Formats: sequence, C-alpha cells, structure tokens
Amino acid sequence: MIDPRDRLIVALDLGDPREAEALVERIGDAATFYKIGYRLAYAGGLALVPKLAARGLKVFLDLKLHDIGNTVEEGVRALTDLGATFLTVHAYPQTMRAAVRGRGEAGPKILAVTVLTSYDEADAREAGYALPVPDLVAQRAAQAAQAGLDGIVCSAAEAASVRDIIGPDRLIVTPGIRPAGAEVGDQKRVMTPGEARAAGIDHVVVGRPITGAADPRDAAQRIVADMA
Ligand SMILES: O=C(O)c1cc(=O)[nH]c(=O)n1[C@@H]1O[C@H](COP(=O)(O)O)[C@@H](O)[C@H]1O
Repeated sequence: MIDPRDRLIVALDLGDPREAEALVERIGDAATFYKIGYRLAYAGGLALVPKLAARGLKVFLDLKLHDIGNTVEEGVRALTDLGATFLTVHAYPQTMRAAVRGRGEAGPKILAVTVLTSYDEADAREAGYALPVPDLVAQRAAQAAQAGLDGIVCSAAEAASVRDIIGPDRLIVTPGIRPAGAEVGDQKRVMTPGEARAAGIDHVVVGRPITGAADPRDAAQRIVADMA
C-alpha cells in the first residue's frame, strides 16, 4: 500500500532555492514528494534535487523538455544521475522516444505532459489543435504508452479514460488540483484532491494552495486527508 502522503507532490514554484528549502522544512513530514519546475531550476534549484533525494524525499523534476530528438536524448542523459524520481517531457512522439533512449536503465521515470491543465477547448484551438481536448489527451496517452513512457500528466478530468488507455502499471499524475473553494488562478481543467483520487490518479501536483497558504503544513495535511 502506498503511503497516502506519497500521493501529494508539492510544487516548489519559488524563485530561490533557500526559500524552497525553508518551505520543505516548514512542511516537515506532512509531505514526502516535491516538484522542481523551471522557475526554481533556473534559479539554482537543480542542486536541490540530490539534496532532497539524500534526505529520503522524492523529487519530480518538471523541465517539460521538447526539442529535436538528439537534443532531448542528450539532455535527459545529462540529468539521469541527479536522483530525480520523475522527469517531464512534452507528449510529442519523437520527443518521447528520444527521452526513453536518454533515460536508459537507471534514469528517472519519464512522464509525458499531454495537454496543459491551463488549456480549455478555446486555448487548444488557438494553438492549432483540431481535436477536442479529451481526444487529444487520449491520443497522446496512447502514443506515450507506445513509446514506453512511465506515466502521463493530464487533468484529473481525463484520468479515468487515460487509465483505460495506459493500463494499471503506468502512472497518472494530475496538476490543476484545487481544494474546494480555493482560488483557481490560471488553471482551467480543475478537480479537488478527493475527486482526483476517486478518478484513479496516482499523484496530484499542488503548488499555490500550499506555497501561498498561511500554514503550508496544514494545507498539505488537508489535501492528503481529502485523498484518504
Ligand atoms: O507538468 C506539470 O507539473 C504541470 C502540467 C500541467 O498540465 N499543468 C500544471 O499546472 N503543471 C504544473 O503543476 C503546478 C501547478 O501549480 P498550482 O496551479 O500552483 O497548483 C505548476 O508547477 C505547473 O507548472
């Protein structure tokens, strides 16, 4: 059985590694899994990956790589020894196949970002996609499974249909999570932690509802409790 705390990934979307470390201290044993995205990574946060890993915490390195195959493959290879548990790439077939080659045997699990949770139908159309968002997510999930990826990032609204596509062993990780009544901000495909859990997700990613809370530890505990 997975420890319910492991289902929560706290997004350390902060501009300074010292601030991020202080937040990890404040949250204490209420969370075990942290995400470093590019705001923090570009500010020196890559060095936090081995540091947090050495403390027994899991790290999701969210760099959302997407480039020509060779660049993605070598980029992923350069990250394999950092100690991250997850690494993201965008769900383009060429990119995903390159990431799997770069990861080799020992690298992090590679997750494919399907359609960003800040996108609704109008945003997808504006970006040139003719497919409805759930169909685009489904297509990309199938391609990710075929490319040998370890998991999918999508909204919890798509989790049940993605599960049917990727089977029980690959992971479903869902941002766009808001506790009931919380400010949604720029997220558009949103669910509560409890709804996401009921839809069959493996992990939720939560940033501002925790990083912006007066008591981040309490906010994390409430989210975990909602998924129990
Ligand atoms: O890959 C991600 O983590 C991601 C994918 C996605 O579709 N939507 C999404 O919000 N994210 C990330 O998840 C986090 C969500 O943060 P909050 O909206 O503050 O909870 C941010 O760090 C985003 O970069």
